Amino acid sequence: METTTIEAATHQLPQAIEPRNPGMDLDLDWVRAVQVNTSAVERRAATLPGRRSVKKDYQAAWLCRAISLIDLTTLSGDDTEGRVKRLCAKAKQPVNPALLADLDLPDLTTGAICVYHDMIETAVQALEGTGIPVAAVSTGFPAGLSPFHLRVEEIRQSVAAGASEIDIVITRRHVLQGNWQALYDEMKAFREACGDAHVKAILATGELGTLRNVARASLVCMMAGADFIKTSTGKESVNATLPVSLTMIRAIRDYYDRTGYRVGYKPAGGISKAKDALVYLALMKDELGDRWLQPDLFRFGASSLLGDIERQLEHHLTGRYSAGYRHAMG
Ligand SMILES: O=C[C@H](O)COP(=O)(O)O
Repeated sequence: METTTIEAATHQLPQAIEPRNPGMDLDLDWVRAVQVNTSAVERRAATLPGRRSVKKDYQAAWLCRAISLIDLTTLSGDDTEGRVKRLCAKAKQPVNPALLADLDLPDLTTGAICVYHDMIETAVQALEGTGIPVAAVSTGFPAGLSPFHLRVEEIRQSVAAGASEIDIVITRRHVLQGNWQALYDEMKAFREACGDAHVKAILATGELGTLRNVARASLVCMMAGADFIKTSTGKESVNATLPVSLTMIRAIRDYYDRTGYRVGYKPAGGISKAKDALVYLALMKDELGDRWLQPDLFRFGASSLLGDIERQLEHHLTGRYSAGYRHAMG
């Protein structure tokens, strides 16, 4: 990211939507051959936060990019229509426009908002005409253990209510028992129920035991047609981590090398600091390249990240202005 200017970073906001991942037949040999060198992945992950991969001058630009990649989320048992309307207002105008005046970003919005099924209609109404997608968590989120036909029906109802993105949760048991056919069939049924809506597969990686399970589950979900793979519901005791991210991102790269289809990545749960967001962006850029820094291929699932980004932006931008002011006044 060192050579990226503010203009280059901020003017690469939403572009062409990638064709949806059509999936492929389940290739069990490929799945069983997957190996992950856990200690190598953990060593590499440990070096990431320390790297100063974004120069200070460019941080504001990359923080704006991060905003455009957030699925701004509320997934609480006490969600109300009022809270969802406030969330949508925030998605439409994520930061004080005065802060962005010099950056020429009048249309900066979050990537999407993410809510429970019950709140879809409220969100769709609040976002009407903005083009900001509504993502819904369906399939008995977060455990995904309600009867299968009800999970499929929940997807259909979420799509009918206006969600254009569906975040499904997989049955962790299929992974823990190595029942790849069952996972593939489940994901394929969810994919079909989504129709034209994009589907993100939540692996709940904190409950999958090993990084090899994470890699295998990632591949199987992509083979079954997932448009995104997502780490966590935000409700597990361990949510998005860098080793898990490296593992999933490399599975995405393997799938792309084999099929030519780009699948998106959504780390979610516990990402609440602007500096962590920058680490994730640097990681995506290093491992998959610029194309995966667009909202159709990368999202943060986060409820409180935007607040910290706002604070950091204020710090960077007002700092820059006051330095310029001092310079101008001699
Ligand atoms: O999918 C999104 C997550 O539930 C958000 O988790 P968070 O509240 O820890 O940011």
